[in-house]
Amino acid sequence: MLQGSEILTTAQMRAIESAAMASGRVTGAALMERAGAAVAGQIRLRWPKLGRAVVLCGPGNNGGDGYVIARHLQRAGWQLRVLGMDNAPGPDAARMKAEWLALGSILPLTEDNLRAGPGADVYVDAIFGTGLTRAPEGEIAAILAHLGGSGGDWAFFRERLVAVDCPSGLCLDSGAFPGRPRRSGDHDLRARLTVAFESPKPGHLLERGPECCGELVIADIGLGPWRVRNLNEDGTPSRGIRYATIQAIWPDFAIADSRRDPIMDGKRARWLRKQDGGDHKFSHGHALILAGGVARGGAARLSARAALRAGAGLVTLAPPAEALPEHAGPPDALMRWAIDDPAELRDMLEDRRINALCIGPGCGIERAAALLPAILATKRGVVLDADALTALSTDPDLMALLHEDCVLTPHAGEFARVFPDLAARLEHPRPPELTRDAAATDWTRMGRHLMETEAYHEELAQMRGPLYSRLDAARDAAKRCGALVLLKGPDTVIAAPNGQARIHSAFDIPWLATAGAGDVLAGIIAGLLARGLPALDAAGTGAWLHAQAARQVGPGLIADDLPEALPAVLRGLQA
Ligand SMILES: NC(=O)C1=CN([C@@H]2O[C@H](COP(=O)(O)OP(=O)(O)OC[C@H]3O[C@@H](n4cnc5c(N)ncnc54)[C@H](O)[C@@H]3O)[C@@H](O)[C@H]2O)[C@@H](O)CC1
Ligand SMILES: [K+]
Repeated sequence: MLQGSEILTTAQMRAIESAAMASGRVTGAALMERAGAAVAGQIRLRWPKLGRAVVLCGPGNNGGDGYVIARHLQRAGWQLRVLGMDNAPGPDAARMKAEWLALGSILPLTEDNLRAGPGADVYVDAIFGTGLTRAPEGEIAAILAHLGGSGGDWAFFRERLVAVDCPSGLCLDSGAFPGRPRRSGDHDLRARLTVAFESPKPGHLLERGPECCGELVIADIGLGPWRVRNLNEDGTPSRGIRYATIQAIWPDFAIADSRRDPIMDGKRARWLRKQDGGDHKFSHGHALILAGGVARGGAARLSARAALRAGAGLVTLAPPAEALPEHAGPPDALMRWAIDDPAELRDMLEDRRINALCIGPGCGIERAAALLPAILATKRGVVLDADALTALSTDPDLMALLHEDCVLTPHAGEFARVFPDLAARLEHPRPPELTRDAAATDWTRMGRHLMETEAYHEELAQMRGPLYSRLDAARDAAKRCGALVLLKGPDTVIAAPNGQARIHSAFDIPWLATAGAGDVLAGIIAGLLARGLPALDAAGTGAWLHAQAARQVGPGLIADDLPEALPAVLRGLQA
């Protein structure tokens, strides 16, 4: 099952497989046998009665897995129809194909053959996996469209489709389908079950991935000894393996782990519940939340309330003097202090106990632009959201002041304002952008050296799938601006300037898309920064707490409910 919560890119997966094979301790055929057996086992678990299966095998090793699955199901007593390609695949897949041919026949992989014959209980999609390099065309595109419901039988296949590694055509580095509009879901292949190997890949967690993969099961095929441990005990990247340090915070759709946050271990839970550490209010930090002018205070008040609920020892809300009266209501735990200009802010920041800030929600762009230089100069932890991001987008001098304790929390629109070129790469994917052609890469060499030299890690880091991903975009943004970037969405991506990244996949709570939810997230993160969490942890834990609060409340949620739901979330943590 899941090894920790690490995600592997497709390039890392290939390098690890190659390292395993180069060691001489395991063969590619043995790995393929394990992979196919794992999928067949999952099918038999879910369809315990003997049935009819159609297995669709592509030209590469994903197809090789398909032949293994067919053999296992046939031996178990299932009736099989196998559709495959008339190509000469690599040696492992060729061997599996030959072994199948000793048991049964292979029909050409055509849409006509898919439509012909009796309906089956299970359709196994073993056409493309991690080796996809471009959009499918011709006959295969027609088959995939058919399975995706172009013939009107969407629900039929949705119930019966089992994907090997991924629904074919999905780019496992981005979660998008090359050749299809990024936001359209028409006729995308949707599996009931996806069985992937060793670790989730980014594409299982991003964009279309979660919806199209259905239930995701991660099968262990025994590559553990060749995996490079990504993080040291203290959470720092080991051996500078930058592209490797991707962590899933919580893939909700995976059965492997239910709703446990892998980074939420007992120690973190105790800390969040204040069962460890100091008991004085100042030992939990002091967060300053900048608010905007008259009639604009609600957003910052939401942030302030969230920072208090996240456990900051003290929280001060700072609007301009003229807006102070409108903040007279509860919560009484909140302190208020008028700040009109940068000089007053500088005076206030003389108090070193103020150790985290939040600026942006309801702040007003001009006010944010005026106050940001004083804030950034102190090098304290700060969350920049909403208007602060817009201010940033218009002033390169402000961008130059960002540092690694800054947390930028843009949604897609704000991201496009601050990093227009990176957003454009996401919006208008060009033809395949492999920085290196996977087919031309010497994976054996990469694998052999994987654990030995840093140069290869750098090489791996340069390798990307056929499409630019939200993970790539957040990482490039963080590297460029030297700050932590949390790109919001149901697939929130969190990236640090040093390449560490986390994906928080939460497609199960669509009701979290509501006015003010982002203000609450900014406040939670500011509260956690005040309590002393480093930026990456504050953002990761903050995203998780925010989502858990939304689950706690359920549909009908308004943003005001979120801070109020945090005590129940904290109470439920297993300390
Ligand atoms: N020995 C191994 O490396 C293992 C691989 N495994 C399986 O192998 C898969 C990866 O195998 P491969 O690297 O062979 O890749 P795939 O089997 O995903 O497909 C790659 C093949 O399809 C071609 N191709 C890619 N995009 C295409 C397109 N749009 N139209 C037409 N042809 C296209 C490629 O040129 C290549 O021949 C994994 O997803 C997994 O299912 C598992 O068996 C575990 C062990
Ligand atoms: K597949």
